[in-house]
Parts: sequence; C-alpha cells; structure tokens
Amino acid sequence: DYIKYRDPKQTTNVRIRDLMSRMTLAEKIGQMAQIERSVATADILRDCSIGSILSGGGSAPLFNAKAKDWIDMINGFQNASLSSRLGIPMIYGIDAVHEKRTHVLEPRVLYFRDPDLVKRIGAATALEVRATGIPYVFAPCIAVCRDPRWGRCYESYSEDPKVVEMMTEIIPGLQGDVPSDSRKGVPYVGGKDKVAACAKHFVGDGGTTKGINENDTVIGYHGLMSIHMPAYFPSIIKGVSTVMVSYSSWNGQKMHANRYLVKTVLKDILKFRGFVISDWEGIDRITYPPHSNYTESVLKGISAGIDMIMVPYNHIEFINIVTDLVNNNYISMDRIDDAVRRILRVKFALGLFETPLADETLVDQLGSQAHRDLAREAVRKSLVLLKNGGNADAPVLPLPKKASKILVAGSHANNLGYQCGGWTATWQGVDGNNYTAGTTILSGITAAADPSTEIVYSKNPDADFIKSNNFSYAIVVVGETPYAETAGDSLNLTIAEPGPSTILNVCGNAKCVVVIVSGRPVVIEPYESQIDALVAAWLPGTEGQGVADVLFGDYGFTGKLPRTWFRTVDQLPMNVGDSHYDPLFPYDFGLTTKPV
Ligand SMILES: OC[C@@H]1[C@@H](O)[C@H](O)[C@@H](O)c2nc(-c3ccccc3)cn21
Repeated sequence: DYIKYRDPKQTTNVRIRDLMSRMTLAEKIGQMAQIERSVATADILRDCSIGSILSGGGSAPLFNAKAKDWIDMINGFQNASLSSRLGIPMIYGIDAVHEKRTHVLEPRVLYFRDPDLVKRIGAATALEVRATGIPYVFAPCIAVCRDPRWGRCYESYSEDPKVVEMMTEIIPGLQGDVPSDSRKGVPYVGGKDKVAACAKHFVGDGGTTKGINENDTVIGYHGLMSIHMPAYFPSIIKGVSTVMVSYSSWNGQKMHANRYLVKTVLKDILKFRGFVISDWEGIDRITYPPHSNYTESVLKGISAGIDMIMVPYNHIEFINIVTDLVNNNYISMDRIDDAVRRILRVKFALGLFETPLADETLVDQLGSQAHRDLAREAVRKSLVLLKNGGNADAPVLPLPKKASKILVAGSHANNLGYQCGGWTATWQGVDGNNYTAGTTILSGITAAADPSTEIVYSKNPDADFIKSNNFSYAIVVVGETPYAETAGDSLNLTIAEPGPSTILNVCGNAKCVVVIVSGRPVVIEPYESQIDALVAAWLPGTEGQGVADVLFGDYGFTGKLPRTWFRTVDQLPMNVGDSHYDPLFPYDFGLTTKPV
C-alpha cells in the first residue's frame, strides 16, 4: 500500500509529518542516539531504530581498510537499519577523511585565504568520503583559536573571525551550493557526491583560558558574538546540515547544557533548521566526574536543545533514561519531536531514503591525481616565508636546483606521519612512513633538485660532519610531533628534540633554510638570528612536494600568517588588535618570492 513518507514526490515537510505520525516514542528516541561502530550490531540497529553510527578517531573496519571494506561494513549496518519496522536509514558520520589511509590527506591545516580553493577541497573531500560509503563528516571546525597553546589550534583556520567566516566556503564544497530560491537555514545536500557537513564546535571552543582544551571561555557577550559566533551565520545561510556542541564552557556554564545559546540563539534567533549533535560523551561531561549523574546529563543536554547524542557506547542506558524523563514529563514530547524532525530533515536532504546504500562507482576517485594536485596546491599556498636572508639584496630563496652538494636534515624531513599530524591513521597521528601513501618533504626535494646535485640526508648531523662536507646549502626540517585534542595542549610550545640542536648545528656551519612542520606557531626566537631563511610549513599532509615547489621557485611564496607568531609564551594570549602587540612575526605577515 502507498506509504507517503517513502514517496520522493512529496515535499520533505509532508514526508516528515507522515513518518513522525507513525513513529513510537521508542523509535523517536532511537533516532536521537549515535553509537560507535565497534558496538553496532544488526539487532541493535534494527530493534532500537538507532539514528546514527560514527567512527571515532582511528576506528576502522580493519587495519589498512580499503574503500571496499568501508562500503561493505556501512552497507551491512544500513541493511540492518532498513529492516527495522519503519525502515528509517541510519546516517554514518566520520571526522573528515583523515581516519582512512585510502584518502589523500589534505594539508591538515588549510592556512591559505582562498575561498575558491577551500571550496574545491570541500568538493574533493565529499567525493572521497562518499566513495567510502559515508554521507556525513564532522567538518568544518570553525573554531577561532585565540591561544596557540590549545591542542586543537591547527583545526582552526585563523585567529581572525573574518578569515574563518570566509573559509565557511568549504560548506558548499562539501554539501553543494544552496539553490538561490531555497529557504535559508535549512539543511541542503546537493547529490550523491556531496555529504552532510557539521559546523563545530558551538560556540567559543577556540577561546578557552590558556588554550586549555574543553575548559572555560571567559568572555563577555559582545566578545563571544564578535569573535566566536560570526562564522556560524554564513554556515547557516550556506545550509550547513548539522552543528556540533563544544565541550568547553562559556563563563563557567557547559555549552552542552547551555539552553540559551543552543536553543534560543542558534535555533530560535539564527533559525538553524538542521540537527544539533553533542560531542563524544559531551553530555556525560556536564557533570563532574563525567557520567556521575547521567540522568542530569541527559536532562540538561536534551533540554538545552541537543538533538542527537554522540553516546557512543551506552545506548541502552541513554534510551532508558530519555524514555523515563519523557514518561515523567521532565522532557516534553515537543522537544523529542523537534529533535527527530531535524534529524529526519537531514536524512531526507541527503536522499538517504532513496539511496541508503553506498555508491560503489565513486571508488576510483580516491586519491586521484586531481585530488593530489589539489592538496599540493593547498600546501604551496599555505606555506609562509618568514625570513629570507639577512638583507633584501641576498635572498636565500628560491634555492638553486643545481648545486654541487646539499644537506637535508631534521626529524621531520623524512616522516609522513609527522607531516600529517593528528586525526590521521590514528586519532593521535603516527610516526614514520608505513601508514599512508604520500610524499615526504625529503622526497619532494630530491625530485625537484637537478639530477647532478648531490643530496645528503642526515636526521641530526653534528657540527663536524657539516664542517667537513662544505655543503652549498642545507635544508633543516623540524617541528612538532603529532597530537590531537588535549594531548596537544602545550604551555611551552617548544619544537620536538633534537630539533633545536639540529638547527644550531646546521645553521652554525652552513647556509640554512629551516622549515617548521607544526600545527601552530612554536618557540623559534632563540634560534632566529642563526637561521638564514625560515619557512612555516604547518602540516602539509601527504603532499610533501608542495614544499619543494616553493623552496625551489617552481611557484612563488604567497602565504600570510593566519595567526600571530609570538616571541615567548608568556606573551600569550596575544592576537592582532591587542594593545600589547609585540610579535616575532605579526598576523598576516609573509614574504613573497617570484617563480623562477
Ligand atoms: O570523533 C568524533 C568527535 C570529533 O568530531 C570532535 O571534534 C572531537 O571533539 C572529538 N573528540 C572525541 C573523543 C574524545 C576523547 C575520547 C574519545 C573520542 C571524539 N570527537
């Protein structure tokens, strides 16, 4: 017989209304739960009508999983969801694509200010995610990092809200362009090669005291609205499908329990019509210790306006408590219906009811040459030239490709894992070249230099070695080792040993170019006078040859600092516009070179 919500010719509102009218309370509450893939079974998905599954950091169907492994796993889960009473498809979410080695790892930091480029990166990312059967990414992070001591600073586009606003152009890249005649604020996904996106973390995640992750953002209303909120406006206008709540607090109140900002501001005033998702055990952390009063967590989180809870493991406890709270009128049916309506709206916008299973024809898009070239372009445009010789008439860069003998040194010269940083093959990132296909900076240099040039590689050479070799010049690649979230919080921001001594040994005995691989500004002033040329390479990901492209002048340096480069950490926090502004290199600084 005719089932209205299954009819794609009906409007989304009609389909939602029809489906909601058929759903039991249990089915509605099941839709509000997102569980981790490691605990998902066919029985749970079918019997509990679970709304969503995610891969947490590094959680894959198997080690070195290929696209087919992902597709088979996700289709397996989806078929279970489709076998539930009403056959509501589940939505599978993941953090961008850095979970999988099947993807070209875009530069981990997108520090260029080119909305067209970031949109193209979004489109490539959407294609590669869909190729693995996934229709939903927890990106973009539109945090405005105001203190580089924050372990997630590299996930933020800039300290300047204007730049972050501009970079929301990745959303139409990921989701597709909202048709001009369609209502603003409504989730929009334009086709099977596009994904639902997630603006995160709402709100003020980048403003915590001393950059302490998940801590307290102490700032007035106008400061919050002028620094941390602005990028949410264009995100909503561009039809972002979901918003993730921040672990952090605003003036002592947990964002996961902040009904004023989540319901009143985001939903009622800004008219956001997609669904609000918690962070991982985000409601558990409303209380201290976390999960010490889960009933309070569930009540406060859902009452604040959170629609989908990233549980991720204790879905039975979650479902039982929500059911009790509704049956005892602590949570209204209106609140439940608002949450489910929003979740269904995103699922209908994604076309999940029409095409719930993966489209296997996209697999050859993975790691395509076009995507590698795009990532390489992003690397080139992200690099910032901070110093280029002692004086203008003797620039060091671009380097001559033809030289008798050059030295490549440093802990980060030949290490793909270090180039990629956190959120890659594993949550905290990896060390070495065995996890991801890609090009190290050393390989990029070797490929770019003239065949007649002798290239000597030494991770941490001593002074005698350098003196005795009479190198034409040396390239030293050092920086930070990979980290994610709290593990990346740093009060000293020093580069990893033996980086400093490598710099001093090499630069004290040869003309040197120092390339810093890091997610953020780090301590460099003590060595700066010894360094002839200094390049901030951030986290170039798999495309190390993008670094060689500008070092040797195939392309000019054009990058500008997206955040202030401090002298010493005791100046922090220090952002452009502050009264006490005495940086080593100011926000928006960057020397340029011409292509040769
Ligand atoms: O991976 C899903 C989300 C991600 O989208 C958020 O940006 C991030 O804050 C986050 N932290 C954890 C997470 C934190 C601690 C232990 C295990 C997992 C999980 N997640």
